[in-house]
Parts: sequence; C-alpha cells; structure tokens
Amino acid sequence: METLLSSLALISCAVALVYAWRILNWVWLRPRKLEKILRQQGFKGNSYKLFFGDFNEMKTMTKEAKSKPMTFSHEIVPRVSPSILKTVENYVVMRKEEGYLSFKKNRPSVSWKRFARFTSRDRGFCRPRRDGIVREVELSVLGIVNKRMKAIKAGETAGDDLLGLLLESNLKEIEQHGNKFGMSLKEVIEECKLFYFAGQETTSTLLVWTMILLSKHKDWQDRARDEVLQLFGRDKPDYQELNHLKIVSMIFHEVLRLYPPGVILNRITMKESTLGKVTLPAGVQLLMPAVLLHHDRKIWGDDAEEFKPERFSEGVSKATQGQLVYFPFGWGPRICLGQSFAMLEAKLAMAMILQHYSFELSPSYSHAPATVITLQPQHGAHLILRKL
Ligand code: HEM
Repeated sequence: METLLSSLALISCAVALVYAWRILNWVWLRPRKLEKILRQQGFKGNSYKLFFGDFNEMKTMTKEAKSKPMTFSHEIVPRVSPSILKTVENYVVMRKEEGYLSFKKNRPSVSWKRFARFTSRDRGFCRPRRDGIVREVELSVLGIVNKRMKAIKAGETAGDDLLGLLLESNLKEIEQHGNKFGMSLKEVIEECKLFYFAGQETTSTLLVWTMILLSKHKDWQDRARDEVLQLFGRDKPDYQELNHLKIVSMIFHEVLRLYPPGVILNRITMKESTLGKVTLPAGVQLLMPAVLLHHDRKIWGDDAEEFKPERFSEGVSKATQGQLVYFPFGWGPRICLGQSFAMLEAKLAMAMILQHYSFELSPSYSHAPATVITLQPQHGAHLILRKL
C-alpha cells in the first residue's frame, strides 16, 4: 500500500513538474528566447513583459486616441494606429540608420516577390485567431448550413446564392470522388464566415468613406456624377459598362489609400522563415501596417495626406512607381479573392447614389476614424442626402 502511495505521489510530482515546465516555457522561456533571436538580428523594442507584453500600453494609447474626434483631415494614422506609429518612429528609424533595413530610392529592400511569398499561408503562415466571437458565429452559420443541406437532401434546389453554389459543388465533388475529397462541414463554415466578414464589412466601409470624402471634396463628387450621367444617364447602370467609370475608380483607389478598411495585416510564423536578411523563428507575430505605408510622405510625396484621386489617373502601378506600398486588398497568394467583385459592387452602388442624390456632411458629423475590425467612422457617418 505504501509503495502504491509513494508511486502515485511520484507520478503526481512528475506530472506537476511537466506542467510547471510547460507553463514556464510558455510564459517566460520561449518569449525570451524569441526576443533574444530577434535582438541578435538588430531588432529593438521594449523588453518582454510577463503575460501582457505591450498590450496595456497599447490599450491606453488607443483609448486616449479614440477619446476625442479630430479636426477634419486625412492625417489619421496617429488616431487609428498610435502604438504602431510610435514603434515605427522609435525603432525603424534607428534600424535604418544602422543600415539594417536598407532603403533604395525609398524602396524597402524586401522585394515584391519575397513579400508575396511572405504573405502566403501556404508557406507556413496563418492569421491569428480571434477566439472570442468564433463559437457564437460558428453556431449561427452551422444552423444556416444544416437547414440548406436538409433542403438539398429533400430534393429542393440548393439556391443560386454563394452558399447554395458552394454546397452543391461540394456534394458533387464528394459524390464523384468520395469522402476524402470535398470540404468538411467545418471548412464550409469557415468559408461562409470568411466571405461574410471579408465581403460585407469591407465594401460597405469603402462606400461610407467615399461618401464622407466626396461630401468634403464637392468638386470630385461633381466630376464623378458627371461621369456617371454621361455613361448611364438616369438609366440603371449596365454591368458591362461599369468598368468604364474611370473617375470613380480613381476616387475609390484614393479612398482605399487614405482609409483602407483593413489597416493592418497580420501573420504568425508557424515555422522558421526568412524575409530579406531577417530570419524569423516560429511563433513571431508580424504586422504589415498598410495604413502607415499608404500615408507615408516619402512614398507619396508632400501631399500624401491630401485627397487627390488624380494620382491614380494612370493606374495603380504608375502611382506607386512599381513599389509594393499600396495593398488595400493584401498581396501575394492570399490577395483578396473578391477584389474585382468588390470594385464592381461598389461602382454600381456609387453610380446609383450619384445618379439620384447629392450629399454633404451634416453639421453633427465628427471626424473620428477608428478600427473596429475594419476602419470605421467612430461616431457614424452623418450625411445629408438631397434627391436630384
Ligand atoms: C473594398 C472591399 C474589400 C477590401 C478592401 C478587401 C480587403 C482584403 C484584404 C486586405 C485581404 C487579405 C487579408 C490578409 O492577407 O490577411 C482580403 C482577403 C479576402 N477577401 Fe477581401 N476585401 C474586400 C472585399 C471582398 C469581397 C466583396 C469578398 C467576397 C465576395 C472578399 C473576399 C475575400 C476573401 C475570400 C479573402 C481571403 C483570400 C485568401 O485568404 O485566400 N473580399 N480582402
């Protein structure tokens, strides 16, 4: 009996030690190891702090930035990404001086091709999970998918919307090639979530900022309306013709530059990876702050903070001089799947609004761009629409 008890005690101690080691490794040893590897390569920044890192400081800065609206200007970075801006100002300059990140003609030394590969999840990167709301959303989508599957199995049509097409093609794939092929229920749910969030929020955000900016820049609103009326008159815009809306396209590009719906793209290295001269161990979170590059005077010139759609008059690559400095739709293999659709949808909506309404900012509008997943006007977009 005594031997049994001491064996049990020994096993319990061993298990407790293993867990203690794991926790120690998770909260302290591993982060410190990552920090050491990054510092050895010239990275600077705050030292690792237990549990929260810089989170509390970031939270305070964001809260402070969001506490009051700003005067109307497009210099939104200090309000939208105060902590990232501070980090870049404090540390990137230093690294540049040390020649670590060499800039040639304002062009980051990392090439397009490398950036594209780097933004690919296929090469071992994935987006950080936001667990909080996942469960609730999944259950809600599961309900919709199950209902539709039931209908399909009962012989009803799948429906001609995206979910119907997805389920129908998936069932065909499984019928033809067996269960190993096709998507699992979990994958179907993930696709639905992705399309909803990726497609809905982003395009509506683009439209909202476009209306705010065209309210402020009435000359561009008039030019856009002239173009729309010339092309379609008062008729319903023709889908094929939407691509001829040049002024509207330029306006959208400029709105997406100044107010990109996704201000920062995230990745986590799942395995050791190289980017330029930098070797990143697994477990490093990378932020690609589109909003900072989009507002950078070194890239766009002294008028970077001005609304000037004419900079896109000869297309995006001319405006960026071939540099990878403008990515409202991401870049590389994971570039937005709905990019063309989004532009078409936004053009259709904008054309119809311009045909029938003129709009201006209400005196109650306060300019307060802030991120709530996407970049939103924090206190709403108070607009006055007048029927034409
Ligand atoms: C103005 C509108 C839009 C903007 C600014 C936008 C922006 C983006 C960005 C920045 C990414 C890449 C995210 C990353 O790399 O982490 C992305 C991915 C994606 N977007 Fe969009 N998006 C828009 C509209 C849409 C629409 C309308 C759809 C669908 C109908 C859509 C579907 C997707 C999908 C499926 C992905 C993931 C692609 C992949 O991971 O392979 N997006 N979008």
